[in-house]
Amino acid sequence: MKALHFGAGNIGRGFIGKLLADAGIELTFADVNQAVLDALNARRSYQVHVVGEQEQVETVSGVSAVSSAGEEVVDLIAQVDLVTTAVGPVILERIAPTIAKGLAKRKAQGNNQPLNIIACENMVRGTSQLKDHVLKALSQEDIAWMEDHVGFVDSAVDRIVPPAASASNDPLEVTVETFSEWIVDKTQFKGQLPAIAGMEPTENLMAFVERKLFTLNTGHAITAYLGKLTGHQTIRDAILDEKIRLVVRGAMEESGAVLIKRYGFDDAKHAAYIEKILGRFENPYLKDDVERVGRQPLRKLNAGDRLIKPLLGTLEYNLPHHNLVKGIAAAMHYRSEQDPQAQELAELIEKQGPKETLVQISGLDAGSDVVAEIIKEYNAKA
Ligand SMILES: NC(=O)c1ccc[n+]([C@@H]2O[C@H](COP(=O)([O-])OP(=O)(O)OC[C@H]3O[C@@H](n4cnc5c(N)ncnc54)[C@H](O)[C@@H]3O)[C@@H](O)[C@H]2O)c1
Ligand SMILES: O=P(O)(O)OC[C@@H](O)[C@@H](O)[C@H](O)[C@H](O)CO
Repeated sequence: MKALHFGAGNIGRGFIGKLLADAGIELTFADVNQAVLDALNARRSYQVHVVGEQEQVETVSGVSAVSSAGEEVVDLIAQVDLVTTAVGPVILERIAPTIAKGLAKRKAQGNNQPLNIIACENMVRGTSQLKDHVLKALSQEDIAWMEDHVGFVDSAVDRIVPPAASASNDPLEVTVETFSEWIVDKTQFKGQLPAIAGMEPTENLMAFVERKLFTLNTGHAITAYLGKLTGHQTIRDAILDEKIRLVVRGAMEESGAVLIKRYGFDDAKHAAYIEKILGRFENPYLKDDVERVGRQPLRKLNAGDRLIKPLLGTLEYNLPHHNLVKGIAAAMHYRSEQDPQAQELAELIEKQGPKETLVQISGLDAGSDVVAEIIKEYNAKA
């Protein structure tokens, strides 16, 4: 079996690419980072440091790489059995035309073997969003063929992978936590489900996607934003700050109350899920910067993402949301010189004030009580 993975970054090398290669799949990475491409092609292998109480160094081998911009990647899409991505939500639209070209070539070559495409991004149904972008670049005839032969499979992906902290300067080295979870929607596959250890098929993907994004990522983002505001550099330092921990746990519980109503999760099991996540944030073996976790605040303040979507759920079910409000206000205070979205956020607030900015980014109703609550909290932190 052959696979092409877009994005040889932290999750690409440290999680999805590793599972594919470990499963004996012939794996090619596609990326835009020339140093990473050159290193992968020169060495054909790299090391993954799995850190927990005992550190394990695992070698991933037999991999290669191509530029995601050239013809080689189009040829690969025409040939492989599986395409995965971990490039970041905003990049999906950019790689879609290449995928469309590859699919058109696959059809033209008469390759009717099933192909499955799985986006492994922190998004609700990210692969379906990728499919929408791909459709825009295909002819009607190619679309009809694609619907018969290509599965667009949504997934939920969970493993904390910060940039490697090692002093080795090796562009391929990656450090990961021991925990990992990759859940895929088994109803969307074409052909036989591939047997990949660590990839778990489910018929109930939405529950898993929302459970992960609106618990772990909700708590993670709030830890980052409150941490940054308080002057902490890492997620561990921030979550060990009792005041921050209280708000983070509270926000995960508020979001959890929505998930329990919506999906019927067991209360005690969900409480244990939250405790386990708090422990993962505290991991002493990972150095995870608040700036990595807080990155792209405009994306994170979007209506469908980890802060506003749980808040909307609390309004739907008339549930408490005090801690989510604190987290959203902290997100609006997020400033980072290396993050264009943080700069755009600051400029918007400077130009039109916090209320207008919040309404514009989140889609919340300008006249609503909840907007007034967030702005009150925002002003109290100013
Ligand atoms: N790091 C984590 O802890 C983690 C965990 C779960 C999910 N995720 C999700 O995985 C995705 C990737 O995150 P990451 O932390 O690995 O980011 P990253 O920045 O480490 O990796 C992204 C990679 O994509 C590459 N890339 C950018 N544009 C490209 C293009 N046009 N074609 C091909 N490659 C391109 C970059 O060069 C980089 O190597 C995101 O959606 C993120 O939310 C991350
Ligand atoms: O990747 P983002 O920017 O959507 O979110 C930052 C982190 O919360 C995220 O990467 C987590 O580390 C990951 O989702 C853990 O599974």
